[in-house]
Amino acid sequence: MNMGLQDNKQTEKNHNFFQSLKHALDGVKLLIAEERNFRFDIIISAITVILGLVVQLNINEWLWLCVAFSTVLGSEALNSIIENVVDLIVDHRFNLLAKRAKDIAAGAVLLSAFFAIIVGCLIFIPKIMLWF
Ligand SMILES: Nc1ncnc2c1ncn2[C@@H]1O[C@H](COP(=O)(O)OP(=O)(O)OP(=O)(O)O)[C@@H](O)[C@H]1O
Repeated sequence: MNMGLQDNKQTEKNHNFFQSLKHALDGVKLLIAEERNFRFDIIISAITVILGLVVQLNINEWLWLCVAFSTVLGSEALNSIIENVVDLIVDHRFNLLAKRAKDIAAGAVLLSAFFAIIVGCLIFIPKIMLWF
């Protein structure tokens, strides 16, 4: 049973919270290391946070930004999951269902990015207008 832990090829359930946490952090590291769009989203989120500090957002505005960040980052993560699972199943052979699944996953990311841009515009444009 413990063999999986010793040779780092675990396939059985996690045994405790810290083991689950380690694997979850491995997942975040993979997203940052291998997903260019995920890194881009994190950079945009960081710039937005700095801008939010500059214009002194209120609690409601921060909450909306948090919803936007988590929607985009969450859909990017789901997109990566779908890409990996599809590649696992079709092994890089062309397949119309694989194309549909990947295109729909990418479409979900696009829609969430559109939502985040709307939220950002509604929050920041009125504040930036005040400077002029
Ligand atoms: N096995 C496949 N069969 C058919 N079409 C595929 C397959 N794999 C990829 N595609 C097509 O190529 C596109 C890009 O593939 P994939 O999502 O794997 O690349 P990516 O560069 O990692 O995408 P992203 O920019 O979302 O990270 C898909 O949206 C789909 O249209």
